[in-house]
Amino acid sequence: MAYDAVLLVSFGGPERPEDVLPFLTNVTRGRGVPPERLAEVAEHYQHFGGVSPINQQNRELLAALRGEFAEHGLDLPLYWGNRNWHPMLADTVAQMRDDGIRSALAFVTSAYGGYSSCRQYQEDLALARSAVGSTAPVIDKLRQFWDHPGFVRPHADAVRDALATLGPTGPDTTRLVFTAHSVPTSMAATAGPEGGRYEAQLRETAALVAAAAGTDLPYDLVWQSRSGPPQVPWLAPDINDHLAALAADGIGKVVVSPIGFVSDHLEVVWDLDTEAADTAKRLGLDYVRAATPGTDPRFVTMIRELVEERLTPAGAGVAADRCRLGTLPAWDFCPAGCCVPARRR
Ligand SMILES: CC1=C(CCC(=O)O)c2cc3nc(cc4[nH]c(cc5[nH]c(cc1n2)c(C)c5CCC(=O)O)c(CCC(=O)O)c4C)C(CCC(=O)O)=C3C
Ligand SMILES: [Fe+2]
Repeated sequence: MAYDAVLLVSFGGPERPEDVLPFLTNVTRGRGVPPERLAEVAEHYQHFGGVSPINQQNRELLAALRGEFAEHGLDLPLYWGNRNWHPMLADTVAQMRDDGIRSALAFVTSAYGGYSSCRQYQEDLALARSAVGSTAPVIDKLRQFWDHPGFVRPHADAVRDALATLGPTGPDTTRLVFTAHSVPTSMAATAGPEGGRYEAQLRETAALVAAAAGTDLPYDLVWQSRSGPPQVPWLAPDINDHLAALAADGIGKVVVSPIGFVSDHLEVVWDLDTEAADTAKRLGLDYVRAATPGTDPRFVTMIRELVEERLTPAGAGVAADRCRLGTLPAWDFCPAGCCVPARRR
C-alpha cells in the first residue's frame, strides 16, 4: 500500500477557560457521565487555568517527528487532528483532502486495544472522513504499540530514575505501582478480538517495563480516573485505595508509573501528581511519579518505524515479524468487531 501522509491523532484538550465545558460536552456526548462528575473534572481543568497540557505536548511530538522524518529521509507530510478539541479531526481531514492527500497512516496516542483506546479513535476517524465526503483520504491506523521497545524502554528508564530518588529501597518497604485509565468492566470484557485484551496488554507492558527497569521489586497494576455513574462497575482497585492498602501493609515508598499514557496530560498532572500525591502524603508514603515517554527520542523513532514497516508490502495484515517484546497476539489491521461494545455487537 502506498501512503502519502501521516496523521497524528489524539484526544485533544481545552486551552482556554471558556473552552473547558464545550470540550467536556464533546468528550461525554451520549456516554452517561453524571453532571456531578463533569463539574468535578471541569474544576481540575480550571485549576490549570483552563489549559490542558495535551495539545502542547502533541505540538512538541509533531515537531520531533518532523525532525525524525527529515533525518531519515522519510518524505511524508505530517498532520494532526483530535477527537475532542481543536484541531478537530474533521477539519484536518478536510485540509488533507485540499492538499491532495489520498491515503494516510494514523498514529494514535494510545498504546492499547479497547473501545476508548482504539476502536473509538477509528470510529471518530470514520466520522471525520464521512463529514468530508467521498474525496476524503483513506486513513489506516498503525498497530497498537503496548509492547514496542520504543514505548517500554522510556517507561522503564523513567521507573529506574524515579526509584533512584527514593534512597534505600527493598521489597519489604517499596512498591512499584503501574497505573492506567480505568474503564467500565463491560468495556474491558469486550476489548480485543476475544475480550479482556486492554487489561492483558497492560499486564504484559507492566511485566516488560519492570523487567527492563532491572528491578526485582514487587509491582501491582491499578487504575485511575474512574468516571461514569457510581452503580456502573469499572476496573478496580483505584490507585488511591491501593495506596491506602499498601500503607496498611507497611510499605513506605512507592514509585507510580503511568504506563497507560504516552504524555503528562491532565490525567497525569491532576489525577497522579495532585490527587494521588496528596493521598500518599496523607498516608505518610514517600511517593514519586515516573515520567511518561513524551518526546523521548526512542518513542519518536518508534513512530517513524511503525510508519516505515507499513510502507513495505511484505506481511500486510500480519504483525508476526514486527519489532516487539511481548507475546500476546498482535495485528496490523484490527479485525472487524474488535473492541466494539457488547450492546452493539
Ligand atoms: C482508556 C482511556 C484513556 C487512555 C487512552 C487514550 O489516551 O485515549 C483515556 C485518556 C484520556 N482521557 C482524557 C480526558 C477525559 N476522559 C473522560 C472520560 C472517560 N475516559 C475513558 C477512558 C480513557 N480515557 C472513559 C471510559 C471515560 C468515560 C466516558 C466515556 O466512556 O468516554 C473525560 C470526561 C470526564 C470524566 O468523567 O473524567 C475526560 C475529560 C484525556 C485528556 C487529558 C487532558 O486533557 O490532558 C485523555 C488523554
Ligand atoms: Fe479519559
